Amino acid sequence: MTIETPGTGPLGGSSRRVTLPARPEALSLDPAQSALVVVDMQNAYASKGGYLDLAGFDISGAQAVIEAIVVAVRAAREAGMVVVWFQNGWDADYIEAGGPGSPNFHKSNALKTMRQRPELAGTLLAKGGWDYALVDALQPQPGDIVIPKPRYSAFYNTQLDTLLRARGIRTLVFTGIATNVCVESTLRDGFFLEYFGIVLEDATHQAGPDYVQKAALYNIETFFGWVSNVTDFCGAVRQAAPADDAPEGVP
Ligand SMILES: NC(=O)N/C=C\C(=O)O
Repeated sequence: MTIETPGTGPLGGSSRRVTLPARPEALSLDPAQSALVVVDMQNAYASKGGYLDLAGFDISGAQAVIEAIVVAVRAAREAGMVVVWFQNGWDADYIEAGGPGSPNFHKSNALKTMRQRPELAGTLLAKGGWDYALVDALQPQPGDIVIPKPRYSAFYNTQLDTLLRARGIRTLVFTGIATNVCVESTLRDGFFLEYFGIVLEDATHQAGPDYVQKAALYNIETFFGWVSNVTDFCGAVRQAAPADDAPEGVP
């Protein structure tokens, strides 16, 4: 069975639908009305000495995720898909993080780590700092969408929904860190807003023990969306990429 995601409507679809193998069902999608989403690939989440590492989370799988996302981004660009980058964090004075009246103040492990280790104050997830910056290997290009976000879900208090709707995009292919926090939060909010969400599992990594990756993927596959991988994604969008460029007679 293949599920058809929205596309090829009046908003500029390309009629180049491709089939993406996924669990629990394959999906037929139009790359021109789909986006590749790269969630929070900042030093905070993917580099030694970044927030997750300093807070005691195992980030040993992050390098493999960076390499997988490089491959997925290249394939998406070649297929004409929009690439959307999220960056999690707050202003340098942490006003956007919320004070003691915000649950974020009490639950953010970045804020907690800075309270426990005052020598780190002002360094974690602060706009303009190394921790907030995207890793060197993953940088936006002109035409990409970059969404700074102050909470785990990128649909909360950002322009994401507006920017996607203006482009007729209803299908979101997720990569990034962390599967069980910002990836899952955004995919869930997207589900409630009628977006089709797909996670490329080998281009994601959890914050926490291995079982939370499995749990997040189970939740997504069973209740909120679909799960695929980078090889299948690249194979699928490649079906779309050469169509416009190939000279006549070239298969
Ligand atoms: N990007 C994320 O999934 N973030 C997870 C935890 C945090 O930001 O504290």
